[in-house]
Amino acid sequence: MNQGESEEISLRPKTLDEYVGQEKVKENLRIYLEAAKRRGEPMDHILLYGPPGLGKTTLAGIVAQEMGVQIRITSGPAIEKPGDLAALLTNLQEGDVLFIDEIHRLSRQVEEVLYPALEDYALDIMIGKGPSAQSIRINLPRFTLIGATTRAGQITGPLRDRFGVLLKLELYSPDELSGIIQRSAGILGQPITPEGAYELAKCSRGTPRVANRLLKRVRDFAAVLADGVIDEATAKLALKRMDIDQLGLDEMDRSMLRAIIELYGGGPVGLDTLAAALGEEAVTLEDVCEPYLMQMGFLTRTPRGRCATRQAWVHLGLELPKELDAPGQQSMFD
Ligand SMILES: Nc1ncnc2c1ncn2[C@@H]1O[C@H](COP(=O)(O)OP(=O)(O)OP(=O)(O)O)[C@@H](O)[C@H]1O
Ligand SMILES: [Mg+2]
Repeated sequence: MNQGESEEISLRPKTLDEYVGQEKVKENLRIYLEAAKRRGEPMDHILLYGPPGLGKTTLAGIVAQEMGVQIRITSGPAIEKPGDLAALLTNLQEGDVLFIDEIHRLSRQVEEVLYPALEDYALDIMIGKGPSAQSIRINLPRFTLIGATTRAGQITGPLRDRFGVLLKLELYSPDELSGIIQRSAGILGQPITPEGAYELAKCSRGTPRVANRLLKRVRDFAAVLADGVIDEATAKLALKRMDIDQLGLDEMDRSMLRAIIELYGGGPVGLDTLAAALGEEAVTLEDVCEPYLMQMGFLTRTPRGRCATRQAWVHLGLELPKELDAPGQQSMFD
């Protein structure tokens, strides 16, 4: 394990009380956990969905911790064959959590083995081939599956229906992110003022992973260019040096907006066309840039493609086309 990974783990909240924000998710989860514990049963299967870096893996760890059970971590693409899944499942202890990240990427074949495992805690295995083939059933310990995905829409209906609990994680507010940054700074032993934390929080795209990453980089600027404390001025200076603007947009966000505006007249333009023009992966634009650009009101999605809003022109300091120029008028695409 390298330094970065061990730091990431130490910054991870281990209990629901340490987990900042996502109040609705937390409140409900507390009740489900308490009820399962009272009944002496494993927690029902949980599907977590939302953009990357919002704390899905962290939350899965917390569920295991609160239930007092072990967690096994794997991911959709890592489970190649039904046999891989069978090996994972038969090695679980009663009550354990199996965490499958990127669960939308499970193969069809593996998914079908998962269904009876989720419903009846059983595996149906085919032995032999042709007319003499036999199906035998293996009983499994009762376990909790926690699936995580950035794209709930890509999960098949039958799989989704087998989760008892669906939890959607939302982007965090600057106040919540500021709390996360101050907590992380405390763990790292990094002095930070509330104003400094807020400055970073505003530029963290609603995402704790980004907030922690910014904190670590700004820590370097504070150590080398200032007196070691992250205050408002140091935070601003560091963000500027990293090309992150006052609304938290980085170079990639800005080039995406600029491409829509300058190459496609503001849109609509299809995601794949845009990705090709920028030399980026379509999924990166969709998962990383879009949630935040949409939340900030710079981008809209229409059935015909992506459109830049009037605010995008204004933010980039570009000259508005005539039809968008009337004061107070929204983009014609809004
Ligand atoms: N609610 C929270 N409170 C405090 N820190 C958090 C919270 N959520 C996430 N973090 C921090 O953000 C980092 C990223 O979280 P995590 O790895 O759980 O995200 P994820 O949703 O699983 O992302 P991905 O989809 O990319 O796997 C963690 O290191 C953790 O320290
Ligand atoms: Mg994760």
